[in-house]
Amino acid sequence: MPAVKAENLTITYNGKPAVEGVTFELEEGETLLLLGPNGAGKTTLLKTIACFHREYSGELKVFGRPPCNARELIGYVPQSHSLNDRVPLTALEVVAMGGLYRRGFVHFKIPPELIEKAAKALDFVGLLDFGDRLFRELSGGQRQRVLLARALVSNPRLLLLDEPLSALDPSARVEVAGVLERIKRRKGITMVITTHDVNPLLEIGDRVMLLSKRLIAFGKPEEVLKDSTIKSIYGPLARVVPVENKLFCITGDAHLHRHGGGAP
Ligand SMILES: Nc1ncnc2c1ncn2[C@@H]1O[C@H](COP(=O)(O)OP(=O)(O)OP(=O)(O)O)[C@@H](O)[C@H]1O
Repeated sequence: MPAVKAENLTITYNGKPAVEGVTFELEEGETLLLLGPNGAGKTTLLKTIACFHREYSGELKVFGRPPCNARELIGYVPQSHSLNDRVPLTALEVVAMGGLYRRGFVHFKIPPELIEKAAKALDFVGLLDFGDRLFRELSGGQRQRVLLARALVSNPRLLLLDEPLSALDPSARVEVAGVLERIKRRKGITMVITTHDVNPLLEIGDRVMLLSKRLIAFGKPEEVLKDSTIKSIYGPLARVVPVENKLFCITGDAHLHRHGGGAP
């Protein structure tokens, strides 16, 4: 059974399509890199798979179920700058919140078994010693790793990540990409990752989707990342450069922040 299956999926906001007629299947354990220009519908597709947005037609299944019946199998990692960092939570508390939400309500006192799980998840992302530090005082890369730990605490089978590398400097990108690789190799979790920069993630991408409201291409990276396909949505200056058996995708695309803020 595929981890995610979409058939002729059209997603709308007040009747206006943001994603149109998309069909694809992602097998369990695979990582999908979701690529496309600003406004292409990447976040919309991710939120619909997560059951945060429900206005769609066509078929969408997560492990054979409608997304809203599969919520306990799904972990969602939002864009890190969408978190309200005025709240003075420690890294450990932010991670533990992943387990509290899963129970359907928020306690003020975190149960000891959840603290233990949260500490394990922090250890997995290499931040065990940072549990007592305030989330808002961490670097961008450390915050992103805390958010990954928060999603891991509830043992998801499918992890949806919205721009996990955006707004990070190059060394933090490598750091976060390394944690994503560890999640894939050690935990075998299926992942869908939206990104404007596919290059640091190509090592873990089993499938690439190019979205520009409609599905432009879906397949193995070497099948999808071709000059002609990239140029068709990013313009004539975009290109794919092979370097030592690796592909580098030059799109000239910069992420323009358009999403509103919100509470953690
Ligand atoms: N809450 C909303 N209400 C109405 N329209 C929306 C809403 N959210 C997104 N849209 C529209 O849906 C389309 C797709 O937006 P979406 O945020 O999914 O694109 P994206 O590919 O994630 O873009 P970016 O790379 O800039 O984050 C856009 O035209 C956007 O204006």
